[in-house]
Amino acid sequence: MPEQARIVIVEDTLSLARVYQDYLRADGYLVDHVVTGADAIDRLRQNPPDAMILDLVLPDMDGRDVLRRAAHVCPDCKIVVITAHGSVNVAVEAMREGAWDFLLKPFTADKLRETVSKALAGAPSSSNRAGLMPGGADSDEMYFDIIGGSENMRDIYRIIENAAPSRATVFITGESGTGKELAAEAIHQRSERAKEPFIPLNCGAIPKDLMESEIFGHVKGAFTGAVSDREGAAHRAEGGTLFLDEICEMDLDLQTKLLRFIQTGTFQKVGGSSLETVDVRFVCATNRDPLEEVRAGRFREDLYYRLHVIPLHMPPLRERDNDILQIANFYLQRYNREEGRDFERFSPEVSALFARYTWPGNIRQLQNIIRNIVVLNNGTEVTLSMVPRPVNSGTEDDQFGSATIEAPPPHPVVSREAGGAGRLWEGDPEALAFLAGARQMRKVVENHQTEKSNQLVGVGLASNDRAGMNANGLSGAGLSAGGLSGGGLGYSDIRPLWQVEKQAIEEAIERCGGSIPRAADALGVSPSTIYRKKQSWEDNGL
Ligand SMILES: Nc1ncnc2c1ncn2[C@@H]1O[C@H](COP(=O)(O)OP(=O)(O)OP(=O)(O)O)[C@@H](O)[C@H]1O
Repeated sequence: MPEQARIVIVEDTLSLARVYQDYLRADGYLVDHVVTGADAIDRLRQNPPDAMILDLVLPDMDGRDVLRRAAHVCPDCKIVVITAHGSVNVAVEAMREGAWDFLLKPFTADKLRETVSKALAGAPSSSNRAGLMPGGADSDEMYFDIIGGSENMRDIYRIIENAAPSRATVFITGESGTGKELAAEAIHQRSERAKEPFIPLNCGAIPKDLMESEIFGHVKGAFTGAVSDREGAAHRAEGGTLFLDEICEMDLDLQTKLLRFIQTGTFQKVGGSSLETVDVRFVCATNRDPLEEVRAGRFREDLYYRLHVIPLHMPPLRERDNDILQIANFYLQRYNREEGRDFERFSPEVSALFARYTWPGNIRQLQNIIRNIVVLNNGTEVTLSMVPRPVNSGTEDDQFGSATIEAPPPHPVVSREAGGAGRLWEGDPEALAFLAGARQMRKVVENHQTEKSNQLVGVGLASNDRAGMNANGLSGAGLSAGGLSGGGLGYSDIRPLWQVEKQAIEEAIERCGGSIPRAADALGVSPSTIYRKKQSWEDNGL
């Protein structure tokens, strides 16, 4: 720690600032206080402190603007952000943008002292990428938000470094959960377009009929429900990057329109008559084999060659040597903080298991496993007994070893229109409502627990003797969706769709011996859909 380290507190509540100041002065630091973001930036520019305690809610700007400026004007200053209790996501975002650590209000004097002292010592913090430099290919541990310094990943960073400044389209392939979206973001961040928007669009998660409007927007009255004009992703990405994820899921008709858009830079809104022109850079991704899709007639060959200018193949996690443990540690610390746990390390046996496991769901699966461990256990060391299935069985057998590029069926098995427990579109109002209101909803759901027990839906609960319908197409997995229609049962029997879906997914995984790829196959969705959903349930405490 530097002698008489200098700390600036950025806090507009004077009483709080005074308390923090007193605590830290008592530890021998030189402590200053400013009230606004503008003052904070001035301080960083003119007389950079060793550390800054930054409240993210400031009278004149978002505290994250200060963070972004700090990254340029004094990258050595350790910034600890303060956020309100419950805004862990905001804190995590701030970490991504360069904060060293965060404090969730209310915190104790000891917590403040400990955090500041660790930051000044450069010690790894909760979610810290100790010694990892964001945004530079010269970092051997991390590149933007991508953790890992394995040879395979260094190759990736080199390609991104060379490709980013150009306008050429990058076509990213790789198994589900290998970080294709992170790579796309890094390309954007490294390009001259970094200050303009990065707009991701998941072509596999949006219903076919809405996809065109999602990309190009629509005019009022273009279709039922189009109550006003709406800009699409193409428009919002003006000057920046449009990331088309799961591009191979795009409908053939729409592929034709996309090709025209890429060739001319112009498009028409759905129902519109005028041509709009935008300047966007395209990055796309798929976890399928795109050439196989071309051969099968599901992906236009001309579009493929138009997009496939710079290929970037993300290696699976099992081919990244030591990165596995580095990434595992990163998420252990992050989830520790979020869940209020004290895990410090993995036991040597767990590290060895992680290193030899095949990780068919890649980093997303690793995240899920670590979250599971942190939520369900306590202690300082993660031991073998805490590791859940299927990782704990140590299986490198065919069950997972053969998971390469996934090929989910071309059509959703159950349509939303049919009212079945089909795919939930993550962008639809229903899904968003459930994510936003999940916690409140849990209470309501609990109240219904006793009533609903007979109308449960899912694998193994054959219940089509009720008024409900069969979830057509899911029957291959033994699923039936009794009680869903609510016919004659009254509204209190209707379960929220998310809950039906969650149970169906969990039971399918259980019946497939813990194999997410197999469960996904049986459910007719891609494994990445399941990993994403698991993540969102966890993020929302469901
Ligand atoms: N190298 C990495 N270091 C840290 N986190 C990572 C890394 N790669 C991926 N992640 C995290 O893993 C999750 C999955 O990554 P991402 O969504 O980019 O994968 P993907 O390949 O696009 O997945 P999908 O094919 O399912 O869309 C994200 O939460 C991401 O932040």
